[in-house]
Amino acid sequence: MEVGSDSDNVIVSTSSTAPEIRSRSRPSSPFPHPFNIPGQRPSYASFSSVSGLFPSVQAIDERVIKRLDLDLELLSDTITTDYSSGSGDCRSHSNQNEKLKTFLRIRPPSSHLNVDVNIPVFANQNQVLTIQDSQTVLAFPTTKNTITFPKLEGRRRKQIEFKFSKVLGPECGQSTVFEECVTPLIEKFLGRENCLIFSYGATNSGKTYTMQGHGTEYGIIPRTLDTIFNRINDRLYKLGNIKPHLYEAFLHLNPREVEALFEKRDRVVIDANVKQEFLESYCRLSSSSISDKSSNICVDFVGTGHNFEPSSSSSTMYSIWVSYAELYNERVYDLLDNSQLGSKKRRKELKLLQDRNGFVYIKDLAEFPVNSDEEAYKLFLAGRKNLQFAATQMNLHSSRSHSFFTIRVVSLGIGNGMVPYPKTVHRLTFCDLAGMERASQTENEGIRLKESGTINNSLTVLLKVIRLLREKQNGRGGTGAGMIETIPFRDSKLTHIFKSYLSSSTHVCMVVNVSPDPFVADSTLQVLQNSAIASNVIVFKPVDVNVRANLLPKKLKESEPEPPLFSTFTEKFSSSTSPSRFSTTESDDEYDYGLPTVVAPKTMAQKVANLERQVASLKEQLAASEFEKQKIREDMLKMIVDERILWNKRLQQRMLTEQNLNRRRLSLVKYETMLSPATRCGRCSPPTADMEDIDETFEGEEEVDEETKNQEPQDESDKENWYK
Ligand SMILES: Nc1ncnc2c1ncn2[C@@H]1O[C@H](COP(=O)(O)OP(=O)(O)OP(=O)(O)O)[C@@H](O)[C@H]1O
Repeated sequence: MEVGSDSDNVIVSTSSTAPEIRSRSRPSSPFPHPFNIPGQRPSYASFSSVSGLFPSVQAIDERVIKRLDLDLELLSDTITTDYSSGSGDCRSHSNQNEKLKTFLRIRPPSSHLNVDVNIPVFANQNQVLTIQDSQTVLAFPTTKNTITFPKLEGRRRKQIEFKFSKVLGPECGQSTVFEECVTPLIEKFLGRENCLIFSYGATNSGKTYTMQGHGTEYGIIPRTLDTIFNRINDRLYKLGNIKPHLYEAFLHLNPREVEALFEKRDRVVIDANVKQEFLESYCRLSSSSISDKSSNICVDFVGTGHNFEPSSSSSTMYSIWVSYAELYNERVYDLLDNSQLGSKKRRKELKLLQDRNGFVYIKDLAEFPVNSDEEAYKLFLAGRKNLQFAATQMNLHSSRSHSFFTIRVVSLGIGNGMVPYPKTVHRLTFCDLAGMERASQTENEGIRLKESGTINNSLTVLLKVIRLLREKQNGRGGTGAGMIETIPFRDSKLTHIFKSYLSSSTHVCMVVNVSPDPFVADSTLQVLQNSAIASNVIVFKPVDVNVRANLLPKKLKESEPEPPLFSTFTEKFSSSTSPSRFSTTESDDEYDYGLPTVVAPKTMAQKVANLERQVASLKEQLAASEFEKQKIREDMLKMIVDERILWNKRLQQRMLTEQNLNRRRLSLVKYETMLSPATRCGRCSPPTADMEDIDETFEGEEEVDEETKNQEPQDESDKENWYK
């Protein structure tokens, strides 16, 4: 197969042998070479402006050839390595984990497209890419003048082989790309696994075209929406009151909150003023099912053996939510937030936070429930209107930001009482990366140049992360969590967002977009080289959904709505103005969310078990302390009774002593009277007998004491009665 209309301009061919090198004359340019700036890596193919606007071909200089040598050396191991996904040297990890899937999409050459920017057709172009088979592409650097640089002649024959999960040539339309790259992933997503699809490539290579589409050439996002709603069909849960929260937790909204959310959603669409014809054409197409044309799996859940539940089961329903964010100049913005529309205020920048499980999420990102693919598509178009695009020399509609369109599905169990309860939440994220840019090609200045800088920077960090992941996985690092900690995900916001996907149980698919145009040959080679490295990166194998289900609390697994936890929190928060939390636990160590942390479903079982253990131990402590308390009370009572008896005894003794004293006083008085001179006469003798009486009386004190003693209570009950 050959692609290209001009006989001279054969760009892509499926022939297995290298095409002959055609000699050509170098087009002379009246302009100086403006792009080979000293100190910068020169482009293989350089440009100047023919008309002051469009690039044209110039000769390759020696520095380019040196750089080429270096690239070829770097690629030497790539040439012999099988990078196709699912085969090759996945080493010991292949059983447990899977490689990142890489699809190569080669767009038609610019000269054959009715593209926005009028890139000139070159009279003498060499072939850049050759599709060898469905997984292999052969690449070699473009030479514009092999006569001038005969050193390249030999190298031309040494083609560089790259393997991908699938190579999609320029003849592949949007539906084929969707079917090949996305359909298997949708199955996994509906089988309750997290998925990420991202497009990677140089500017103008067709990333946005692949992801979003152009006009009625719908890209993979609209097609996915259509497919998902077709598949879920009558199992859609439309109330929108169970909202995904943080990375994989839930919120339960009260009716007032749900109403406000739907109102806000409709306002976003109205404010965006999306052209009606876009919607109508999508509706027309989706009613005849755009994805049906490309895939024959668009029926209600059929048991494909991949964790799908049998279609007869009605115990699970699905609530679908979408969000749309962009990363522009290292700042995260909500594309579905129109609150600053019309005002001169800056868009609100959003923060990236991390939950207790290390999952990164965008705080305060608006997320809306959608009940049809049209509703979802409207939101997608509304968000797209807020995306940052600008014209560059390479692309009149060039993305200036990385965008993230996320579809989340909350699986809900429906109990006999028809009360839904959330089981799991999963996400499918489409990331349309901005293109790698060379200032020499885009001719950007000022703000555009700054954007290029941040785009290239974040892409470089992404590649660094991917390289490191590969190195560590292939080397001593292993695939454990410890290894993940050493990867510099935080070096850019892009990689920080990607951390959750690359380091956890997520299916990752990379669509590599390249252009066969010779004037971007060096960018193409670089993109291929980077993606070859990426394709050998292992992402953690998704946790089997059954294992995940086993992690849920026992009650949640049953078809009956769970209960205490859910209803308690519903009751507790439903009347409050803030959204109710499904479950709360201690707050995160690292970040302050300002909210009670919500337990991820997979850790909920452990949390419940922990709480139950705590409750049991507290009950034991309580019983022990009750016993202690009773004992102390008895001791105290005994002490009080003893004390009172003693006190009473002393009181009685005192009374008796006083009595005795009185008696003694009386006796003394009596004795004195007898001794007084008035009463004494010679006939009288001293009253001795009375004196003895007095002594006896003193001895009598003891007798009284004995009596008192005999009156004291002998046992405890007597004591109390006695005291009373
Ligand atoms: N496979 C294709 N078939 C037809 N047209 C295509 C294809 N790929 C890209 N195009 C066209 O090429 C132009 C550039 O594509 P696109 O904007 O998708 O590039 P990009 O890689 O997203 O660029 P940037 O990184 O600058 O945003 C668009 O006009 C698009 O319609």
